[in-house]
Amino acid sequence: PALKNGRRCVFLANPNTNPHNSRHMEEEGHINGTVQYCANTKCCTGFYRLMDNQTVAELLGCDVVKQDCPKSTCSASRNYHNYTTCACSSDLCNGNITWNPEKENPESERPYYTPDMLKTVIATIASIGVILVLCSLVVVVSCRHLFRVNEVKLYPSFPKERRTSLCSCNHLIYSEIDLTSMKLQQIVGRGHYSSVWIGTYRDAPVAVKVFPKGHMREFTSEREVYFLPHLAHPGITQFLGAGRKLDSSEWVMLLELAPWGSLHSFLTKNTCDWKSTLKLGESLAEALAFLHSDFIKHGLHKPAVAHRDLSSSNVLVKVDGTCALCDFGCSTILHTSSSPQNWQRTADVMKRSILKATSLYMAPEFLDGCVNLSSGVCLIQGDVYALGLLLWELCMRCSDLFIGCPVPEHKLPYEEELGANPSVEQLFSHVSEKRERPSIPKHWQQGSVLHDVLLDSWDHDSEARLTAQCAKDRLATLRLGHST
Ligand SMILES: Nc1ncnc2c1ncn2[C@@H]1O[C@H](COP(=O)(O)OP(=O)(O)OP(=O)(O)O)[C@@H](O)[C@H]1O
Repeated sequence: PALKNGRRCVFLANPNTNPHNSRHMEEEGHINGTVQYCANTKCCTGFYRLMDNQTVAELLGCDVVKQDCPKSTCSASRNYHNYTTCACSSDLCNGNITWNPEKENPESERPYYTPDMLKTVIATIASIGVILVLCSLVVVVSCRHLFRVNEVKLYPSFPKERRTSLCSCNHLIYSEIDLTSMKLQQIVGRGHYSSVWIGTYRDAPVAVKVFPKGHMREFTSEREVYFLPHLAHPGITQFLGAGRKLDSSEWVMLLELAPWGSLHSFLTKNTCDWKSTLKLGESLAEALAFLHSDFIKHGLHKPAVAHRDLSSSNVLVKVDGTCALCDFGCSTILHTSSSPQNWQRTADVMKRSILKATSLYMAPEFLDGCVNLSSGVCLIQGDVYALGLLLWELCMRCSDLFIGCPVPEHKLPYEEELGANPSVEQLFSHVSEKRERPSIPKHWQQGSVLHDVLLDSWDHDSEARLTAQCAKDRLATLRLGHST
């Protein structure tokens, strides 16, 4: 029922609008033609798409979010990824919006909000996020039209692939979550760009990755990976949401908590029997194979992603004894594009970020700079080299592979030969020039599946390396037997 003398708002739901959103708005009051009689609010709202700096109404009606709307007319100045929104407090005020775009304004100039404004901003961003989903649906429909065939590919082929990056990779949902019910308890990791805490969100345990001011770029690139379609996989750390801390300009990412922490700290404290080692190794290879996969499902494109910073600190151990990948801050989404210009841009970004990756796990072709950046395949092959080192690290802590002799302390790859912190020059000489690899204990049968998986993953010839899927399949053949 409408409030007596209640607010009347213009109602409009553009056909592109997500039915879910328009349904929510319809529930806010009785609709008669283009007028809605609000049942719960004195505020009208409007979501407008920005096209060539003109506003086009997408969804108008009574406000769904409970907020104050001090202005009697509908005006807006902020551009939320080509959308803007307003709330106003006079009858039919949402039918016309006054659009005064604010200056292009990066994060640093973000204003401090009063509590009321803050509520509005959070509500608005949440709503805009939902609306962006609508847009992605539109994109998806076009994508479906363009690419009717569902396919799964291990290696993306560049640049002749005709799928464009427009296809679903751009459908980022920038809605922020309300962090008031987040609590930080204990710091568990400090990386180059962030600190990671154990905490709670709405009383549930979570990992909280806090990016200090100045590391917005790392936050954004990592979030971009998590937002890719179909990324939900047991081998990819689950992304639960992101937001900005109210009391500071830090960005925060909430992630599924891996109670065992990183593979590095797990292996430092524990040895494993063969079965558990295999479980960790197989799940790790499977996770990487999934990250590298490129497929379209239900009309949504999951592009291949190269992790590019694999290390035992960026692999987590979950309660069920499997591995999950984390830290996608250096990752490259291998957007397929038919435009050479687009590909060149991607290659430039890649060149810049090669320097950021952890050099210990860097493949020889990256250490000597002789990598062919004309395609993204080299990045995928670089990940497989790192996978080989990680499998070695794992096996070196497997008690069943050291029967009759003590299991060695956990060591990083090349630590034995080059010490704990080798320089890039030392690694270059050892790994690229001398083509050395971590030493495999003599009693591990030469020619065994395990032996071959290691050699074929870290092969000097990047083209000769296994795919992550192939490594996973070979490890799976070991699962039933106890042999290596
Ligand atoms: N979801 C999680 N659950 C438990 N521990 C985690 C989680 N995510 C990260 N960590 C811990 O925090 C550490 C740092 O995390 P992460 O690698 O994501 O941060 P970073 O700042 O990107 O680090 P880097 O220096 O590798 O770029 C990890 O090595 C791990 O020990």
